[in-house]
Amino acid sequence: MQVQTELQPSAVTTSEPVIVVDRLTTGYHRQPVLEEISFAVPRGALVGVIGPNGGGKSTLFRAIIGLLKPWRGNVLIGGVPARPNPDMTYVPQTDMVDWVFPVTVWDVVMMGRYPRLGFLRRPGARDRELVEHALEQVRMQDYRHKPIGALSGGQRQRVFLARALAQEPSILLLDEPVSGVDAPTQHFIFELLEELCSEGRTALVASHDLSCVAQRFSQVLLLNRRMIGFGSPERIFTQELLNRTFDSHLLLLRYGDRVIVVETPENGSHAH
Ligand SMILES: Nc1ncnc2c1ncn2[C@@H]1O[C@H](COP(=O)(O)OP(=O)(O)OP(=O)(O)O)[C@@H](O)[C@H]1O
Repeated sequence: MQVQTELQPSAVTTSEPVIVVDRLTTGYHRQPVLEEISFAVPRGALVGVIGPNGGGKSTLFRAIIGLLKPWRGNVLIGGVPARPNPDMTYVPQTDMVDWVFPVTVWDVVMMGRYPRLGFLRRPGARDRELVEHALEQVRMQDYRHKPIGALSGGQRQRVFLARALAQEPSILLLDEPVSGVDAPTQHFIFELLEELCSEGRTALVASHDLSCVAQRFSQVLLLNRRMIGFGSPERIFTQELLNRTFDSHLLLLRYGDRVIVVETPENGSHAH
């Protein structure tokens, strides 16, 4: 069944879309992972990308950042085919990083400036200012001389966010930036993302926290190798679409503007 999405041009009324994914099919080693994905993201949107493990969220981010080419269809960033570009930053899941590497918090955040520096230029006063500002934005300035390996998981998340901010990107792609962090840090990171988007940056965030996405994000993309839905959380967080996304029986409870999702045993009355 084809799900109605907000891709139709009439739905993108606030501004020109900054990211257009149009009938994208791609994958690895001739095995497709994403098939026929289409959606368009307006500038300033905060988009939650929701789906099961292996559903293709990271693969979609790699296609948007230009690391994975479309087999069919297009990915357009600001109207041109996606390619690695300092105006976009991708923050992978932090548990994918080797923490034994002996670098300080400051060094990690300065790495965010390298795509802007080019080959030969050394960091200058403005780069140092931007690093300092990014550390302040994530409230990690007091940790600047600490080795990254000595930080907690939540502190590392903040540092990686600071590295992304130091790059001054207009598009941020974040892979589960709040996994394993405590509730105040989670709240803080989402607040910062809201602020960045209200300033005109665009963020796509893979998250397993449906309640938080429902409350704070402007759009949701439901992804399970195919696109199940794209639009505002109010329209997209329905029991039917969530069940199709996760191939399971989920009970969706709404409490004010909160969404609580509970897995229920199969009762036979609901077909997948
Ligand atoms: N480099 C790769 N080479 C081959 N297959 C890959 C590669 N990266 C991912 N895959 C496969 O692509 C599929 C989608 O993976 P992807 O990492 O995009 O999912 P995800 O939605 O981000 O999952 P998770 O929620 O677990 O992070 C999986 O079946 C995975 O095994």
